[in-house]
Amino acid sequence: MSIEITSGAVVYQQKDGHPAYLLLQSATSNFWGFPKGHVEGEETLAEAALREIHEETQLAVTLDTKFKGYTEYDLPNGNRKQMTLFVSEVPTGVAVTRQKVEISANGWFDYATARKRLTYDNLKELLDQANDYIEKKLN
Ligand SMILES: Nc1ncnc2c1ncn2[C@@H]1O[C@H](COP(=O)(O)OP(=O)(O)OP(=O)(O)OP(=O)(O)OC[C@H]2O[C@@H](n3cnc4c(N)ncnc43)[C@H](O)[C@@H]2O)[C@@H](O)[C@H]1O
Repeated sequence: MSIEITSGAVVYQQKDGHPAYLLLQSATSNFWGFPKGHVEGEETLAEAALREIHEETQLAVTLDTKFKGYTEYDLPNGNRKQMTLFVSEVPTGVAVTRQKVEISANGWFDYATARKRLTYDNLKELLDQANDYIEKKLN
């Protein structure tokens, strides 16, 4: 079994004083999740998150690395994936241009809708943690 390391962010914009979250739908597995991808070479987790978010959405974001959510899951190929998610606020109304080969859809969703839309329970838990953190930051 090998370990795969992936990094990304819970990206949000403000809508009526609350966060609206950016979710992406995988074109290969159809699941809804956050922008993220494999760490390459000597990259730090933050560097990989910035690169992957840009590759997947064309967004040039900054990360709040004080929030660092973490989860692990088993892959169909037998590997174990370790995922770290930072948070990132982007300006309201910013354009997202998704990478269309790997991502079939994208959208901004309020917390309750995002929670329902996320396919995996581990991501719902990370959203809960991020939402608590972000709501405290905004209010
Ligand atoms: N070690 C390595 N280093 C660099 N590149 C590598 C690599 N291994 C493979 N690659 C290549 O990198 C490409 C993808 O690169 P990236 O785009 O960089 O990788 P990723 O988002 O982390 O992963 P990926 O899309 O492969 O899988 P995910 O975990 O989301 O989804 C995979 C499966 O897990 C399931 N899944 C996804 N999220 C889950 C979750 N939160 N909980 C449980 N299962 C989940 C999905 O349904 C799906 O079945 C692939 O084309 C691959 O060839």
